[in-house]
Amino acid sequence: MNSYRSLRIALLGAGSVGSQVARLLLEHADELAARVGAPLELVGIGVRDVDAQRDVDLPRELMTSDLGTLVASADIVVELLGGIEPARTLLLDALASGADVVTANKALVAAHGPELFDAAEILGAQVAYEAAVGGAIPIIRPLEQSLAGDRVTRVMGIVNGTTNFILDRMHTEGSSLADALRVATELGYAEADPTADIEGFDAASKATILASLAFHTSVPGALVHREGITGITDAMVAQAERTGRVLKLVAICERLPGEGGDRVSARVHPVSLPATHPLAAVREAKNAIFVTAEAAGDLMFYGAGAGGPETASAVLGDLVSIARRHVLGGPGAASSTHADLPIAPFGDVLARHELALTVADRPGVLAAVAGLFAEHGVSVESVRQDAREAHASLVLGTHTASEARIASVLDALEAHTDVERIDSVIRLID
Ligand SMILES: NC(=O)C1=CN([C@@H]2O[C@H](COP(=O)(O)OP(=O)(O)OC[C@H]3O[C@@H](n4cnc5c(N)ncnc54)[C@H](O)[C@@H]3O)[C@@H](O)[C@H]2O)C=CC1
Ligand SMILES: N[C@@H](CC=O)C(=O)O
Ligand code: NA
Repeated sequence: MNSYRSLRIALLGAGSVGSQVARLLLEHADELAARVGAPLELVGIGVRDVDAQRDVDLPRELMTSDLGTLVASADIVVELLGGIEPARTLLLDALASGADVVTANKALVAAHGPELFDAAEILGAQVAYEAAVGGAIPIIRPLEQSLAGDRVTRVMGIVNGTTNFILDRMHTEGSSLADALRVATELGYAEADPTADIEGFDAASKATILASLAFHTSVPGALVHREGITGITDAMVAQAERTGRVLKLVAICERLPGEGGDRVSARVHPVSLPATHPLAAVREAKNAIFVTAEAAGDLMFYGAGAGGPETASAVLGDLVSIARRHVLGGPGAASSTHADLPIAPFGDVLARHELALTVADRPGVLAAVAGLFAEHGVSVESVRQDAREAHASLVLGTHTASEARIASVLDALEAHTDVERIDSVIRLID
């Protein structure tokens, strides 16, 4: 090994991921030093309460609640606090002092990535965030580096482990959303506020990051269409199963070609897909991301999307890579937004939908409902009918139509006197 001085690592946060990063840094110190060419010295762990009980036994003398002073003393700051503040300010301070930064904080990168990347570029520092999307799965580096010479057209997949775990348990064990969420939280998959998971905010942050990287365009989080899983009922799960399908929460980032040039769309919503679809086999808290690029064709990335040790693996990968740059020198890889493509409104996105309706059970209702679809330019592919007392249940599958047309059909159905209820609306993937 050469005689490069120790690199001073400040770790912020000792929760599910932070405690595992600390454990691995301490347990594998010799091996990591050999890989980097210099010892990685964990100089402190920033926590709220130095005496708090933790899953992992960590040296008390490393704990500090003075995160600002800890950051000022480091070569590399690893941020595993979550949330926007104080993480954002601490990382900007770290970059300003010349330190490099590793973070797993997708909410922060999605909302303030450009600010952090600009601060890093001015100072020749690096911001690495492999753990922010797909947990342990390498996906940031492939998009940022391995595919840098190709033209990515689509990134699609399951990017939130907690909601995948919940939907999986709803399908396989008939669990309620609340019960499955409790287990996912115990297993360290959920965000500190799990609303971020179940309402799709976490997946939307990841879609923002993936779309920005894939299309070299700064995609603002506010323009990412977001729907979570709280509207998914037992009846929808049963309905999907009756037709050999599975419900999943997916993120879809696409380059949409058009006469005026390419536009970009990023969205997160539940879909119903055939049980034979590769994404249907993604169980528990696993993630899977498909990337399509013009020259490379279709690529699939699969693995643990959440969990303390799994995510710590990605954090340590970033840490080793940044630390080697300290030792060997040279510029780091940087994200680029040179393409600056416009973002397509969600209404322009095309999808197939399945709608379940409760309607009055009288002659002519089916024709009236079908007429509404035709009026709004949506073509119906399939209809199933099931009569119950004075009501009838209709399940209609559409051909591909724009989200704007579907939204106007839904408005018209809601206003129609024969439609008692729209029971569910789900997008279909083949
Ligand atoms: N848990 C997982 O599977 C994954 C988590 N992430 C991300 O990693 C980061 C950490 O996640 P977890 O470890 O799961 O969260 P966690 O909630 O288990 O840990 C965060 C820790 O930071 C501490 N903390 C928060 N604000 C603080 C402050 N101002 N001062 C001192 N301590 C503070 C909390 O007390 C807690 O112990 C988040 O950004 C999360 O989104 C990313 C991928 C997977
Ligand atoms: N809460 C997140 C953690 C990883 O990013 C998830 O469930 O995917
Ligand atoms: Na990752």
